[in-house]
Amino acid sequence: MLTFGGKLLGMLILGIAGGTGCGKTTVVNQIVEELPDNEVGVISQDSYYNDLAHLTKEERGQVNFDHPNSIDFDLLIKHLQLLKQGKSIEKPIYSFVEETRLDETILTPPRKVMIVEGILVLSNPKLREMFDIKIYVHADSDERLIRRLQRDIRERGHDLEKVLSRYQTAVKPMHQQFIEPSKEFADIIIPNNHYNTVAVDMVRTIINERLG
Ligand SMILES: Nc1ncnc2c1ncn2[C@@H]1O[C@H](COP(=O)(O)OP(=O)(O)O)[C@@H](O)[C@H]1O
Ligand SMILES: Nc1ccn([C@@H]2O[C@H](COP(=O)(O)O)[C@@H](O)[C@H]2O)c(=O)n1
Repeated sequence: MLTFGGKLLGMLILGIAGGTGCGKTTVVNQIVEELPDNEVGVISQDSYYNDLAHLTKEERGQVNFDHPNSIDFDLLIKHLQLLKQGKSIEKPIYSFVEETRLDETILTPPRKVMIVEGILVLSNPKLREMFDIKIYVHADSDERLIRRLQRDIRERGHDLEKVLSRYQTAVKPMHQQFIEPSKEFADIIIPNNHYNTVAVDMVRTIINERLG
């Protein structure tokens, strides 16, 4: 019987965590870009932000989006379980501009390898247990803040003042309380102050071995 890290071989699930702006999405895109589309799937924790359609835009602006309670982990875990059983899921779509879920979903089929990425994916014990390989991407906090500022203004419809005030009131304290401590659960820590092609190649090699 084939095993990986002591577990029976089925779907290989990688969990990739790290503070905002550390480069998780970039690392995942780099890993996936040279792998066959139909063998590897990606799920972002961001897709599972709680549905806040019942709140006004102003009320949504007050939510702490860095606290574990802002994420529908039950749905994320249920979806991962369904994928493991070979079933497709209706993955939610999150809008950073509207700060809530959209009405549409994306039909997402199971793949031999699934990558789950997000700031808090190693902090939830039940989700963490589902991962065969746990990865933490590290970048220094000043580097992350600079990247976050540039990205949020360019892509997420936020202005300078909003990004900085959220950083002080929610992002930094939640990082210290929940995200940084989850590093201890990682099997692999990727230093990412600079683009780390060696680490990306190593993870891709592990996945390729699994894909045969
Ligand atoms: N190693 C790196 N060096 C410089 N910029 C990076 C690096 N990795 C990612 N970035 C940039 O930083 C921003 C945040 O990266 P992203 O992958 O979205 O981070 P995360 O998903 O962890 O929040 C993006 O604009 C991305 O292009
Ligand atoms: N409406 C929202 C929801 C979340 N955020 C921030 O996103 C960060 C997590 O995503 P990354 O891609 O950066 O890992 C998190 O720090 C939230 O503060 C937001 O700005 N607006």
